[in-house]
Amino acid sequence: MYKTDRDKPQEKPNPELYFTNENLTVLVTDLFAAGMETTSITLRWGLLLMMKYPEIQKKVQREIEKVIGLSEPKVSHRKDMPYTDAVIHEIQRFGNIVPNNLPHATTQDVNFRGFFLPKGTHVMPLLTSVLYDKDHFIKAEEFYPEHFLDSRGNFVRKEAFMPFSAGKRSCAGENLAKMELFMFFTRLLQNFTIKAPLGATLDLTPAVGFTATPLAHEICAIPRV
Ligand code: HEM
Repeated sequence: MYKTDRDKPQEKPNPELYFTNENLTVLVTDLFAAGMETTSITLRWGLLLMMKYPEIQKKVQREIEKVIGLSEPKVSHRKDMPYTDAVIHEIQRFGNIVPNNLPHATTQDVNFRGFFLPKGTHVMPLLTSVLYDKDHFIKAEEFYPEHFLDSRGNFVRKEAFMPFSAGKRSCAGENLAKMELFMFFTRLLQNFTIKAPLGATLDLTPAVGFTATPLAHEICAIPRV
């Protein structure tokens, strides 16, 4: 055994291996691209939807007052906040920010439900098809947090909730993203009420692009304390 890390034999630089400057640069770029825009777009949807539906915002704020009070939100609060949890899930479902997912390809010949897909076939597993599936979400076209609540107000998981995709190549940052969304969303609504400027129209149509971002909106953040 080695006394310190420095005593361990050091790996010799070898461009054939993964530890190259180029790979490091691509990895960091990936983390920024995959990890920052996605979370901030989701929060932007959250703010827009809270402006659009002030009665839902009020219910989230009441739950924050009851469970978190004035202290700092913690991940552990989430399990006691079914309504807020449902609202955040519904923001992700309705926002549908990566509607076409990332492109995949079959690594071997596949028979899928009677269709033959030769090795190398491009596959686009569209996330819209599950997030807006009326068999799973009764008011799929509307913002309806009750999609994730039972009749007694308990949080309900839905197998069709797949904003992070599914399978081996699903989002590597899912847990981090969920944590970030909960912390930012609750902290913002704990301290501010989000309102639209007088006379503003709140259009929920997404902008055209690879990711579905909300259109630009002005926001009034009214301090609560
Ligand atoms: C609301 C936030 C986020 C959403 C909706 C989201 C969604 C997605 C989706 C749909 C994919 C494609 C999965 C597939 O190819 O089937 C993906 C991949 C990925 N995401 Fe996220 N993501 C989010 C946040 C993050 C964060 C915070 C990080 C890291 C800091 C991250 C890192 C990645 C990486 C590394 C991949 C590629 C995984 C692979 O190809 O194996 N994502 N994400």
